[in-house]
Amino acid sequence: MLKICGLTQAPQAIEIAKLGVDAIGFICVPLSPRYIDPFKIQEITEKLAGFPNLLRVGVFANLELETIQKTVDIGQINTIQLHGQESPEFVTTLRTKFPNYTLIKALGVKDQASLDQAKIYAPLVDILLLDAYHPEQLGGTGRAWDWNLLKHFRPGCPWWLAGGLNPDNVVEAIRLTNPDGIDLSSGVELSPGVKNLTKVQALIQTLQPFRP
Ligand SMILES: O=C(O)c1ccccc1N[C@@H]1O[C@H](COP(=O)(O)O)[C@@H](O)[C@H]1O
Repeated sequence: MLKICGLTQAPQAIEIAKLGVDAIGFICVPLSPRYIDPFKIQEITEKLAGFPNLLRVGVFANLELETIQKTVDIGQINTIQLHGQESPEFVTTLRTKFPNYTLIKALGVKDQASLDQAKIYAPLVDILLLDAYHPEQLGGTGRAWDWNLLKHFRPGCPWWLAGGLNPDNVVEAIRLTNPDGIDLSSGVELSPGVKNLTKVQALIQTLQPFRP
């Protein structure tokens, strides 16, 4: 699975969907330079009707249930990614509220203890997303991290790799960790929220041997 995250422009979203990605992500975190409001998301998702299998991911961090509900409804999102310090209890509540949505829990990995914590979420979600840990930033750091930590990571549910991936290091990352999916944002970007379509194309070319 390939997800390109941090989109803010409809023409780019259409081009990226045409290139055959599995998921596109919208950052619904107000402090992010990639923030996009629910009505702008709607403007984009309504142009993506020709891609019924595309995961349209809303990325949230430490937001209230009501905000998530509103954004999902207005933005016509079909996948919820929780990228903050959401508790297992909150994730369970969300699962109950959104039984037919794909649910992703992201965690910043610092050490083995982070991975042990990630495993607690495995039975509660559809996908775990393992990202770089940063003391001040929640995500979109562009920082690669010590993927060796993941060599034997088998959480019991599908998991995706994120954090500082780009067309030049993605093959090494996949060979080392063997994830079920990968998620890129700043590694294929011109500026926050504006993707570099040449880099997305290069990425897809590079990933050809690894994709169905
Ligand atoms: O991209 C952001 O600004 C962001 C803000 C808050 C939470 C998550 C965010 N992005 C997520 O970060 C990873 C990958 O980032 P990168 O490739 O290292 O730039 C991805 O999962 C995004 O969804």
